[in-house]
Amino acid sequence: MLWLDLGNTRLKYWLTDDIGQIVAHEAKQHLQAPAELLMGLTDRFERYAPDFIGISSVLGDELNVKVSETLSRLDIPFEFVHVDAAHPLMTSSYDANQLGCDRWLQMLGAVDKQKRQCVIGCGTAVTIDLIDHAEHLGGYIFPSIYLQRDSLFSGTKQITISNGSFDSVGQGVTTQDAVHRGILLSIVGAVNEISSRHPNFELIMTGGDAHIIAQHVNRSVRIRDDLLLNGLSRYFDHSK
Ligand SMILES: Nc1ncnc2c1ncn2[C@@H]1O[C@H](COP(=O)(O)OP(=O)(O)O)[C@@H](O)[C@H]1O
Ligand SMILES: CC(C)(COP(=O)(O)O)[C@@H](O)C(=O)NCCC(=O)O
Ligand SMILES: [K+]
Repeated sequence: MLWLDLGNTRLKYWLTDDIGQIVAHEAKQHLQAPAELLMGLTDRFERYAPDFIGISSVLGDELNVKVSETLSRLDIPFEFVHVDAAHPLMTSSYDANQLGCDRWLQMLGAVDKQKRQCVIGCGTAVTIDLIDHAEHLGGYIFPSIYLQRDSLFSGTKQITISNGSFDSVGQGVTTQDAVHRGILLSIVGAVNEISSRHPNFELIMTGGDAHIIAQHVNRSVRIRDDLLLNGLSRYFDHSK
């Protein structure tokens, strides 16, 4: 089985065997050209010869059409995930026509009907969703730390910070530190606030920036890199 996750920054794929073990995996920045990147991967996918390709995409209809055209050249059946607010594993109060399918799949991959869970996706956007005994209650969307920094850079004259690391939430005494620490605090502070409003919800984090954020949160956070893949596999009801 081949699984594709087309995010706003990176294209990720996983090849799994018949018992669901990952035998190949890669995550690549697509630099706003995901269909072209995918084109360059088709030889490899042909060699892998999966019997099915399951796809999560948040890239929108126009790019999804391009992706379909590229994948159609392979002789392998493929299917895009569609959010189902009445899925047997999890119901949702969110508008299913609007909910990002990566967000939904991450929740589907994490959901446990015995628990209260807060699923935090740390990608191009940071998403925080609440699930109460397999009922999705809704959530929040924030620009990632990098998008926030880009917007300060482009929206101000005196802030010319475009690189540096996000490693502290203490107050800064230079522009560089004030920018990075303020931005990181905006996400960490939101997670702490939501976690204190919902003390009985387990905190689960996933996505490229999960480690950067999790270390400053004042409650224990479970980091799971397998959520989206697990959600894809549950959705297509294979191997798990
Ligand atoms: N401007 C940037 N500079 C460095 N890294 C970035 C920048 N923007 C995004 N990233 C990285 O890209 C990754 C995107 O995470 P990922 O979970 O793959 O998101 P998506 O699913 O939105 O593509 C993150 O690890 C983040 O650190
Ligand atoms: C919120 C997102 C941008 C997150 O995408 P990502 O950071 O994984 O690339 C994506 O799930 C999306 O485009 N959602 C649609 C809006 C919504 O979920 O309400
Ligand atoms: K993501």
